[in-house]
Order: sequence, then structure tokens, then C-alpha cells
Amino acid sequence: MTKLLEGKTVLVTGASAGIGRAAAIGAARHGADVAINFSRDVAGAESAVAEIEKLGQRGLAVKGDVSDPETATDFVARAVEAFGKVDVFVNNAGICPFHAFLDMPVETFERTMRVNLHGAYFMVQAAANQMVKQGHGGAIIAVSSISALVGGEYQTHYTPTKAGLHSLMQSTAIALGRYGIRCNSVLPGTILTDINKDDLADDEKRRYMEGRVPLGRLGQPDDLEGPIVFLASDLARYVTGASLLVDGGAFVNLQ
Ligand SMILES: NC(=O)C1=CN([C@@H]2O[C@H](COP(=O)(O)OP(=O)(O)OC[C@H]3O[C@@H](n4cnc5c(N)ncnc54)[C@H](O)[C@@H]3O)[C@@H](O)[C@H]2O)C=CC1
Ligand SMILES: C[C@H](O)[C@@H]1OC(=O)[C@H](O)[C@@H]1O
Repeated sequence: MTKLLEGKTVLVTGASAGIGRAAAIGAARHGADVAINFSRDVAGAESAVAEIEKLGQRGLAVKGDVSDPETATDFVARAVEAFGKVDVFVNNAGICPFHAFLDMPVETFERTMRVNLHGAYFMVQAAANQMVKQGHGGAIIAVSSISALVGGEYQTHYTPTKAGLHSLMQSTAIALGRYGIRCNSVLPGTILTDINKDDLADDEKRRYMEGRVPLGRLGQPDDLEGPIVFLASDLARYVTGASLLVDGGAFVNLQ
């Protein structure tokens, strides 16, 4: 297999499970040393690092809640201390506590904004500052969502954060292009992870969501591995400000 990220240092937020974990392990499989951020799941973080090391790469887990701006500078500083540089930053951490619109609790709305969007802003800023200091460019990838483009009845607090991430990548692509830093997003469809375990425990809902996908199945976390590695790699050297749907065709499936 051609390794696409040989010699690179990759940072991934929220990588103790799900899509972030798949991205981190995928980056290691492609030759990168990988630092992961995690919030609470120590066992998940340790096992992700163990998998990275099993692939012959260096791994590091740094604890921190991304809604706190200091987590961003700490994560980047710890990664640089361990690996000397940051080449790729993947903003993945996110929450989606499904809830109806009319009685959305203020704290659920604010927490979702703070984790998904404010956290991303400060993380991307910290990673970009490090890349600018290094002077040899870099790649930033945001795990946005198909929900950046379409709504969800129980996701009125969530979909604006995903549209915000998509927009953040477009604006940072402009702000950082002169430094050779590329900024793109992936837009996953429905991927089977902890974030939607309760929602999809309802068989009828799960069958409905599966039925919307032309490729005939819901996604798995490692379906994101290739698209994220590609955008991180030099194969995508002229790709910036772009977004890549990874949804089995769900978005285009009107009827
Ligand atoms: N699963 C899906 O269908 C889709 C997921 N996404 C996005 O993918 C990203 C990853 O989610 P999944 O892997 O699906 O779910 P997940 O629940 O397995 O992963 C979310 C990760 O974010 C971490 N996290 C949550 N709050 C955090 C905080 N305050 N600080 C640091 N880390 C925190 C969690 O610990 C977890 O590791 C999220 O941004 C989500 O919005 C986007 C589209 C579809
Ligand atoms: C959590 C949801 O299942 C998931 O999140 C998204 O961003 C997609 O829209 C899916 O609905």
C-alpha cells in the first residue's frame, strides 16, 4: 500500500471513538504520527494510541474539553512537544443531543454550539498558528456533516454548527491560503456511532434512514478514513475550501 502521510504529524480531536478514532488510526496506517484529543474516555483513548503504536507510529493522547479555548493551545503545544510539528489537523469532536425545537433547553443549545463550533474555531486557530510558525503549510479538515446542507427536526441546535464548520473551512481557506494551508471539510451522512445509537435504536427510524441511501447501507466510521486521508495528503495539494459528501448518496436521493 502506498502510504500517503509518511513523515507527517496529524492531530485529531474527539478521537477516542467513532469517526475521530477511525481517522486517527487511518492516518497512522498511512505513516503519520498521531496525537489525539479526548474528553472523558481514558480507556478508548489509550486503546486508540495502542493501535497507532501497533502500526509502528508514535501516538499521544491529550485530555481536554474542546469547549474550553485553552484546550486548543494545550493540545497543539503537547503535540509539538512530543512530535516537533503539526502538519494536519482534523477537527472532529462533536455532540448531537437530539431534541425538539420548541422546548430546546438553553443549556443544550449553548453546549452544542460551544463544543461543535466555538471549540472548532479555537482548535483550528491554534493549529493554524502553529503551521504558520513552521512555515511549510499544512492541511486542516473539519468533520462537518450532510447536516450542513439539510435540516433535521430534532437537530435545530446541531445543523447550524455543521453549516458553521463548513463555512469556517471556506473562510479559513482564504485566510490561510497564502501560508500554503489547505482547509476542507468532509460531510458524512448517517454513520453508525455512539452519537446516534439511541436515535437509531428505533427500528423504524433506522430502516427509514437506510432506505434513503442509494448504496444501501448506513456508514461505518472507517468509511471516513479514505476521504480524510486523501484531503490530508499531497494528492489533494490543489484542493482547498472544498467539501466532500461521504454519505452513500443520501443527499442527492430526492425520489
Ligand atoms: N455519526 C454520524 O452520523 C455523523 C457524525 N458527524 C460528526 O462526526 C463527528 C464525530 O462523531 P461520531 O464519531 O459520529 O460520534 P462519537 O460520539 O463516537 O464521537 C464524538 C467524539 O467527540 C468527543 N467529544 C464530545 N464532546 C467533546 C468535548 N467537549 N471535548 C472533546 N471531545 C469531545 C467524544 O468523546 C467522542 O470521542 C462529530 O462532529 C459529528 O457531528 C457528522 C455527520 C454524521
Ligand atoms: C447524529 C446523526 O445521526 C447524524 O449526524 C449528522 O450530522 C447526520 O446528519 C446524521 O443525522
